Amino acid sequence: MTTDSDAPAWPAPRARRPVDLAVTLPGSKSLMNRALLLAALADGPSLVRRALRSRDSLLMAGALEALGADLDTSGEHWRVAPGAFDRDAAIDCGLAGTVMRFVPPAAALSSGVVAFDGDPYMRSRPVGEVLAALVGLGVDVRDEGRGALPFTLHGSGHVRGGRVVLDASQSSQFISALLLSGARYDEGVDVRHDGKPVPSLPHIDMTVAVLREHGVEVDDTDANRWAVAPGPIRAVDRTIEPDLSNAAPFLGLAALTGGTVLVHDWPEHTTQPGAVLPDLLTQMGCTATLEEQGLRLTGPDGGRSALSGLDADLHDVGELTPAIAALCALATTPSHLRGVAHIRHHETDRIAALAKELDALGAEVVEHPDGLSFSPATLHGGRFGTYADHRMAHAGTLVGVAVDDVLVEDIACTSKTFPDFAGFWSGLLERD
Ligand SMILES: O=C(O)C1=C[C@@H](OP(=O)(O)O)[C@@H](O)[C@H](O)C1
Ligand SMILES: C=C(OP(=O)(O)O)C(=O)O
Repeated sequence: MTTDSDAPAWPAPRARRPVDLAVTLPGSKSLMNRALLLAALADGPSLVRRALRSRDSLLMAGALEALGADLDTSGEHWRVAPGAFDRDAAIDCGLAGTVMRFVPPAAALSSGVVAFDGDPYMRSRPVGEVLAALVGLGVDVRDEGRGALPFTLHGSGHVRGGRVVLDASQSSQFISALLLSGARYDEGVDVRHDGKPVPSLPHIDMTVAVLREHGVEVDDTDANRWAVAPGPIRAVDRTIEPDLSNAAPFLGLAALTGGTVLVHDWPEHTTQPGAVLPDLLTQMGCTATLEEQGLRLTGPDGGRSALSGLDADLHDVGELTPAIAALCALATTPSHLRGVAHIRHHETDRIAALAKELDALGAEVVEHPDGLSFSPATLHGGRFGTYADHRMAHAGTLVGVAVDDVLVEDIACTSKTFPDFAGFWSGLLERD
């Protein structure tokens, strides 16, 4: 699946009255790619139910197959059988952080030569801390000192493992990456973080929880230290939860129109960061209830014209920033989103991109080193650049709900985590 930035921009559908919708969302990218990787490293075959079929999950599947695992991705439930990692391979990371960071520690177990590359922008997303950590754990990594794509791992069929210190202040994925494969290292892995606070901690909790479900022993009792004991990774059949971060535009639709959206299968307990969306949107004037059928979110009476701004530190849940920022740009009182300097290393520099694109549509937005602030403004139509970033596309789509003539560039980039987002979204608004 590719994205085409030269395709005509997509006219984001406007919603002129309160919506009343129920949606079943595709699976979580983060849970899906952890499930696939652990299934490929496990001690037997497993089934990944309600698999997410998106660019990132297909890239992960392709990477694991190239290493030697056997995957059947033809149906709704994907079968994964581990295989010997004994061949040379070329891995395409696309723009998937989870592939570029999570696969190298697994590829280090191979006896082959494994080459990594990805989309042009991926070459500037950071991975050097993971590569340096692998070198410290005994792996032969060749990156010509770049600390970035492209790089090659020359495997010996096993990894010594042991203690390693790294700075994960740019991405929690650096830690998750080492933990996910660590049980298969001779000495396991004992990872310490040294640096400014690690962002997106719920994603590390997700890694630890998933590992424990696979019977892996993880010690996370001390702050900034995670130790994985050596041992087998048990094969587990699992069902992928809906992607709660991708629920953001749908919940935003309720918030902007003063309508109601029910998201089916919202888990009662989850490590997904999107779990905080009901709380954030409640602070903006929405009402949320968790019911048997799912999460029901109702926007304030009057929708956008009654939507309050938000003052929030999104350090733990940075991937929610684009959709929340779009709502803040449209809100009737000021907002300040803080603590997300790390999202400058996401699919694009999201702080700069949001400031530029929302400003171009008339938003009163100020860019800060670690976030954005907004004052109420009247927005107008125009083109909304997305920089190949699915969550920028969600942000533009949300502005288009409330503002005439918003054209979202390269809407196909949403395929990263959501199959046919544009078709799904348009279908909802046509039906309503
Ligand atoms: O482990 C994961 O699945 C993710 C971790 C987070 O990365 P950062 O720690 O780089 O923010 C998150 O933003 C990303 O979308 C998915
Ligand atoms: C940061 C994100 O993705 P990635 O897994 O590529 O880092 C994201 O989906 O918001």
